[in-house]
Amino acid sequence: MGFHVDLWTVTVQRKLLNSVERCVDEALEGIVSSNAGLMLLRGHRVALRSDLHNLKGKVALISGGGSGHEPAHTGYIGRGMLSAAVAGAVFASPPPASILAAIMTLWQSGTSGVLLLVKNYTGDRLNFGLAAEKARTQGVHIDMVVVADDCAFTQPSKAGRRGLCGTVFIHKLAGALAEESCSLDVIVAKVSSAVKNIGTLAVGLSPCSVPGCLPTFQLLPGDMELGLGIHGEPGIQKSKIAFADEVVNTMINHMTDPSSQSHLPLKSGDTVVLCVNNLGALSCLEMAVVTRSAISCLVERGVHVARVMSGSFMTSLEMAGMSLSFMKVDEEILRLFGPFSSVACLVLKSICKALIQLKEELNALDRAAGDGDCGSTHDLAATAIKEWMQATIIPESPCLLFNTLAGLVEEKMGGSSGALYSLFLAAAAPHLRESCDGKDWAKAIQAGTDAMKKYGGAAPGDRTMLDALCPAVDELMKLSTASPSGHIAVLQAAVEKAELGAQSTRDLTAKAGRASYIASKRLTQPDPGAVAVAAIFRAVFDTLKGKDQCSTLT
Ligand SMILES: Nc1ncnc2c1ncn2[C@@H]1O[C@H](COP(=O)(O)OP(=O)(O)O)[C@@H](O)[C@H]1O
Ligand SMILES: O=C[C@H](O)COP(=O)(O)O
Ligand SMILES: [Mg+2]
Ligand SMILES: [Mn+2]
Repeated sequence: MGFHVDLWTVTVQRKLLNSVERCVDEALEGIVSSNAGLMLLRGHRVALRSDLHNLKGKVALISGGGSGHEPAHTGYIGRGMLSAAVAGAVFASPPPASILAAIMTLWQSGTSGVLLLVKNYTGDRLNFGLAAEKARTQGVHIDMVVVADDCAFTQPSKAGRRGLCGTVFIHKLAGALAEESCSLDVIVAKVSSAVKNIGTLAVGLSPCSVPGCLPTFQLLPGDMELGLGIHGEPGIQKSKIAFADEVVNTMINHMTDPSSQSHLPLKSGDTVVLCVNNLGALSCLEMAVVTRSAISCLVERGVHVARVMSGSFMTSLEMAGMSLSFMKVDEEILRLFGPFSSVACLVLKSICKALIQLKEELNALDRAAGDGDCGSTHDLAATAIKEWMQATIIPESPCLLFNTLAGLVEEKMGGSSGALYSLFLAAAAPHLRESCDGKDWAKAIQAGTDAMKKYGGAAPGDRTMLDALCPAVDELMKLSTASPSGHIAVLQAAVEKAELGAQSTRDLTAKAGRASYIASKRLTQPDPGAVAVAAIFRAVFDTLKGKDQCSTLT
């Protein structure tokens, strides 16, 4: 009895789908219904931010293209990223009508302009271009940037270099600029310049197959294809699978080969952001090994890897393989790549410098009121944080940063202050998980202070660090209602209250901590912990005041 295995069984049933015709629609419905921040545009394969009112006066960003490259592009919609994404059928460009519908929806919601970020494929250039021209005739302030980052072909054809995973870097940059209310022309200029500093190359170990179709190409077991496209287009050479280090080295050599018209010039001393992209079916184990190879290969060439992204960013359905993308960056681009972590880095450096400089003064104050080590404990914390910053990349998430600092301080600082600071940071962190606007910062700081009081047992007036912290926190509660541009003024008032609070401890009777064992008449100097807290606030304020474009941590 012969088995009748039809095409459907061979291809689609290997995929967990319901229907070839509706798989893109069902996928979009699944993504949107699992993310409160997204909504679907009725009648179109278009996903949008659900908070369009927050885009008023800012440039809206639209990307899109064929489906089958998830999470691109719907997965990149959000604050500081895309405003909308337009999905085509699998590996096929979306219709101009849907692109235009997305443009008009965003334009009519009060945005200052619309920027289309398009991967360099003929279909996408034509369809997004057609929609842009139609929108322009309706008065829309619109522009388009095409991303062409493929390093495979040494002499690219007239169609140009394909658009690959480097497009995600551009989403991030354009999103950060739009979030800072930059104009359309400024964003286009900065992004167009950044595109020239991106290179991507892929390697495939197995083909992919469009639902309902046979695999796009054949690869014998044990073979790999270098330089293929994200639709399974052929690359530049087939070879036997080699070790990860060897494959990565070959790829980076090819990507930076000056004899290739598609190469990215890379020299010792350059700084890059690296993206190791899973094309769909590489295991997490393999991805980690390849990421290690890519970082060490770049470091061996004297290249500083400032950020690493490793995961599935621009896939090709179920293709086993990966692509390497790197973008040369300067300080400004890096700040845009991690607006929070760039500022946090400066703030932490400033705090550490202040506490290390205060070491002897705090120890002297503590000798008169405690056990003389308050400066040493703060110095230990500052030194540990500096060492950590040199060894790692500061997380872009304030919640993760606070949790990391809580652990560092708990482990390295010692003394009552070590436990108290760790409590503050650990209690504050969860309030910064989802977002970090002024309201979130106020809640976080309040939660941290409440934890200090709860577990330390002290209260304002007891001659402890709370006498500097609490008056400052009262001021910082105004972050909840102040506009981002007003945050610096709130912080300034908080600093002044912290410094007054610290000085006021001279005249307080100690009711908590070691100082409470010492006769009041001997306590004539301010409390060391309070002086330290005031110095921390001062360091934060002076840093943020100095960063004109970042007067806030939100
Ligand atoms: N229960 C408490 N609540 C808040 N702050 C406290 C408390 N106990 C001590 N402190 C602060 O800790 C500072 C002393 O820090 P440190 O010298 O590191 O700790 P230790 O007193 O254990 O040696 C004090 O100056 C005071 O500001
Ligand atoms: O995924 C496919 C691209 O987005 C567009 O491809 P195409 O130009 O072949 O339609
Ligand atoms: Mg002490
Ligand atoms: Mn595509």
